[in-house]
Amino acid sequence: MKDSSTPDSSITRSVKGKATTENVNANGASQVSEQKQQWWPSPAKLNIFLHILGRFDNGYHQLQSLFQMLDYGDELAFDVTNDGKITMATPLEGVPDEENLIIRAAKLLANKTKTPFGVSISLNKRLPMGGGIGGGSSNAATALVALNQLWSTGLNEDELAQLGLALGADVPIFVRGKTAFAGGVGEDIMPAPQDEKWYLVANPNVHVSTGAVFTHPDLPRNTPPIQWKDYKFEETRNDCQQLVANCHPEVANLLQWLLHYAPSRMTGTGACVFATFSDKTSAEQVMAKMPNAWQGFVAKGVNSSPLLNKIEQ
Ligand SMILES: C[C@](O)(CO)[C@H](O)COP(=O)(O)OP(=O)(O)OC[C@H]1O[C@@H](n2ccc(N)nc2=O)[C@H](O)[C@@H]1O
Ligand SMILES: Nc1ncnc2c1ncn2[C@@H]1O[C@H](COP(=O)(O)OP(=O)(O)OP(=O)(O)O)[C@@H](O)[C@H]1O
Repeated sequence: MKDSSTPDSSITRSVKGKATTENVNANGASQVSEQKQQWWPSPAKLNIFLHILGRFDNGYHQLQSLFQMLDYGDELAFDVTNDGKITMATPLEGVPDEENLIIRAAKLLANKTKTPFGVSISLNKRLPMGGGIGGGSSNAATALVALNQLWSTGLNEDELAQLGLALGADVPIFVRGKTAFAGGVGEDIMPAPQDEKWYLVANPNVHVSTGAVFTHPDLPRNTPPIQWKDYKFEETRNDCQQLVANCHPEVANLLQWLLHYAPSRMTGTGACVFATFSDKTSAEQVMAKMPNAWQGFVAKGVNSSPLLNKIEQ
């Protein structure tokens, strides 16, 4: 697998190797410097299990989940400007800029902090959209965390997580960047380091709408709460899996195929499915056998996300 700090060669060609980047110093003054384009990681997550305990009055569901951070994902680069404009240098196909969670995150931070700066943002998209692996939410979190540093807007982690929650239930967990148990709508987070495992994440090429799953009348919503200390994978499940597999036979077929090789389960509201291995080679061997109709990637489960590692460097 490629180092997450290095862009794909196709992307390297589409952005300049050297970029003029605005650096903001501690006084809020700015200086323009020639520096190598910096890529910020925007990792994927897996919901190792996903229990639905009930529904809040606002329609959102009360969840319990183990969010596993992966060492694989998208990448974003930021060219800070003086003009206050927030733009995508690489628009995302099918997503108008004003709906792109990256732009929405940057605008939210700019409005909250009244920064005079702007930014032009490049995205190297690797994660399938609507896959249940958190691509859009992770992109939003990376934009918040990176711009808070590049604009010197000085928000702390709690403030960034709170801001992110307005963009999506999964944004806070990516801001915090730790493999964690989560409750509430997904924002009540308790870091929970796990043994290192390797995952084959496979995409059956169907798009599952998170909203449609959560509004479906057949979704089970009454799983009793578990104590985190009692967590065992075999005693948990993804409460959305049966419903999604019934509505999307491709998800059911993929799961059935993967289960021949390793413990496997759907992540989030689908459509991606993950299979769990103790080593990278075994995961890659199964990926090599996978029918061509399905795509996938192999990633390591990490306790600190690549974004958190970059911030803490
Ligand atoms: C199911 C998960 O994928 C687990 O990681 C997430 O909690 C979904 O997080 P997300 O994509 O960031 O979700 P949002 O963008 O906030 O919400 C999408 C839709 O999912 C539903 N939704 C989401 C999260 C939640 N706890 N309860 C819900 O009912 C809501 O109907 C909402 O309209
Ligand atoms: N930067 C972005 N990247 C991906 N999707 C985005 C982005 N901005 C907006 N979206 C919209 O969000 C939808 C869901 O995409 P996303 O990849 O986050 O789904 P997901 O993996 O199912 O997320 P989750 O696991 O958080 O439910 C997309 O279909 C797209 O319309």
